[in-house]
Amino acid sequence: MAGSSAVWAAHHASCRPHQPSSSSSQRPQARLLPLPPRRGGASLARPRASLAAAAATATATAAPARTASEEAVYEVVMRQAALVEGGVARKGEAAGARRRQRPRWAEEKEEEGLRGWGLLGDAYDRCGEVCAEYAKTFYLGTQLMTPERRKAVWAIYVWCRRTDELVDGPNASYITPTALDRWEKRLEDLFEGRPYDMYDAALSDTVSKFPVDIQPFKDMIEGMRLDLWKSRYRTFDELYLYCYYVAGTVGLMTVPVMGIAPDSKASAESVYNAALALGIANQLTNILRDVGEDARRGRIYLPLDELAQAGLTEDDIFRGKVTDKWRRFMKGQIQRARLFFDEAEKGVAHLDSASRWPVLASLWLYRQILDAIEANDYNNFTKRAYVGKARKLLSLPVAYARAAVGS
Ligand SMILES: CC(C)=CCC/C(C)=C/CC/C(C)=C/CC/C(C)=C/[C@@H]1[C@@H](COP(=O)(O)OP(=O)(O)O)[C@]1(C)CC/C=C(\C)CC/C=C(\C)CCC=C(C)C
Ligand SMILES: [Mn+2]
Repeated sequence: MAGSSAVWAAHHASCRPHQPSSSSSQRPQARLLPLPPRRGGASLARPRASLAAAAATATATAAPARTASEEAVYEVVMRQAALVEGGVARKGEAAGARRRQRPRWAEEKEEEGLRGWGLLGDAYDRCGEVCAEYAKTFYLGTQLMTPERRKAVWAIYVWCRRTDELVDGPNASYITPTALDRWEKRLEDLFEGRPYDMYDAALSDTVSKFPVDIQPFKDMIEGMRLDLWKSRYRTFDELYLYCYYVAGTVGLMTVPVMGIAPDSKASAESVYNAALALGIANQLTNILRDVGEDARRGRIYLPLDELAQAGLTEDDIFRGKVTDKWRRFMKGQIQRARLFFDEAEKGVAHLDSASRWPVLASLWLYRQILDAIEANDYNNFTKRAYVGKARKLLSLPVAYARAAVGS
């Protein structure tokens, strides 16, 4: 992916693996939180049936039980939803302060007046520049959000992009679990008001203003840890957890910033579930688009048990021949990704009105990649499925109109 390499130079220099290892390296296991105490409100109802299992058993009549990964991720969702209980994210208030002191440096900068604010303003502007360079359509989509929210989403975007670049970027081969531990320590520091650089300073300010929890951020780093050692997924349950780590987490990070519509009757939990579903849908789509590219790197992000059931082997993936077996297999995978998109779409109407349309536009754009895979006759080995520029640009006003009607 094209990008401003200067932007990342400092970043990569700061997380090269030359620091002493911390105890948390090499942790292939999920580090998910214990179940929060149930408080009996509507927003803390039991999880609905499993979407993942429903996709796998399309003919089943009874609602399938949640899988182990879904249960584990659900615990995080509940904790995030509990943070916004009491209508905090609905009002879009600066509620992070309730749980976390504003960082001292931000207070000091505030006292310094314009000059201080200029520094923080610069930090956010730089985040906006990175976002504009890496995700143009999405950047456009943020333009109608309130300035506070827009800047906060940029800051989150940049942190996610940098985290992803650690394992996907030009210095990926230097990245070790120790480097990721250092990145996590930096994350903890910025959440405690001790940012390391400008981009961190923007996020540090953001998490002091919105009810954003550190867990989804830590879990995204966990996903990057997985990428360092794991290149096969035995079941969809395993893949689901990976998708949560690297993309579902983004939904949980951004909902508190985008806000839930003040007039929405939906529970916070259901909105977070929809956000999680969008991340999962996006990542599944990414995986289906990139099968050939990943195989050339020795990676298969497809459930091996489902491949076997379809009569396919790892070798079939490496050979990359589009056969009827492959087409049938892909149809099932695409159907499942679409179920997650459908689940996500239901949640969009409950977001704050100004946040709805960029989400809807991005959902439509990503979902169209699935159509493009079909149009390529399921050749995702050598043909890259993409959505053309015209469609991308059109999606913004169309999503805007639709989001306005929805409200
Ligand atoms: C409004 C909006 C869409 C906000 C999201 C902004 C944001 C913080 C994005 C960060 C995305 C990012 C850089 C994630 C890092 C991990 C990663 C790369 C995941 C993959 C993204 C696509 O990246 P790309 O195609 O560039 O892939 P390569 O790295 O080049 O291979 C992902 C597939 C996942 C991104 C996940 C989301 C954008 C989740 C979106 C969910 C929400 C915004 C919640 C919406 C709320 C409801 C209620 C539906
Ligand atoms: Mn990536």
